[in-house]
Amino acid sequence: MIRRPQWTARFLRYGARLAAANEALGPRLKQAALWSDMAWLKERWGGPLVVKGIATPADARRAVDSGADALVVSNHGGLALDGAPATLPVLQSIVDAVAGGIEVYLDGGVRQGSDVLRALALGARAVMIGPELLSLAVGGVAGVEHVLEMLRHQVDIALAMVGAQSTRDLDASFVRAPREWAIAASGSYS
Ligand SMILES: Cc1cc2nc3c(=O)[nH]c(=O)nc-3n(C[C@H](O)[C@H](O)[C@H](O)COP(=O)(O)O)c2cc1C
Repeated sequence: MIRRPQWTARFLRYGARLAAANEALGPRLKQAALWSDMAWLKERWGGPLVVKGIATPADARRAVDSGADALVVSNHGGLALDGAPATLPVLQSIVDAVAGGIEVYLDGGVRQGSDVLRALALGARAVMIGPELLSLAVGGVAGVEHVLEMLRHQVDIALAMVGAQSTRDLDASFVRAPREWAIAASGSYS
């Protein structure tokens, strides 16, 4: 086999980066919260506890059983684990799993008004947005207000386009779900 020096150098650099990431993340992951920490958290916090990062119906039920007051269907913007499912396809199965017991919010991939409507139609009580609010760094409070106003305007337009007067008129029949969504919701993604 011919060893290519530039590849070897690249692997070594990659290996060094991986080791650095392990060193930085390792201790934090060891201290990561467990389901069994929920009671401890609830007692000390005293306020409503919202659990973020739910991606399966089983974990949604676990969150309810552990005393969550609401949950956020989220893959943390794909920043934590590649291969985590997109959030919209798994939303409805999670809403069904908690059966109205607690509120469900959707996070991830919300970029425009129609994304907000899709999430609400599939049972989310609200959505969360991340990168859009980086406009805070660019335009300060006015930048954030501008982004929120833009989203609100897009929501109004999308509502008119689907012939609904209010988000309360929406249900799952407003969303055309590709077949892949059923696969994602069944948890058989990898
Ligand atoms: C700059 C930045 C920092 C973030 N930091 C955190 C964090 O500390 N904890 C966390 O749970 N999620 C964090 N997130 C993820 C967001 O809270 C949110 O889950 C994600 O941006 C939503 O996905 P999207 O990027 O597709 O909208 C961060 C996102 C961004 C863009």
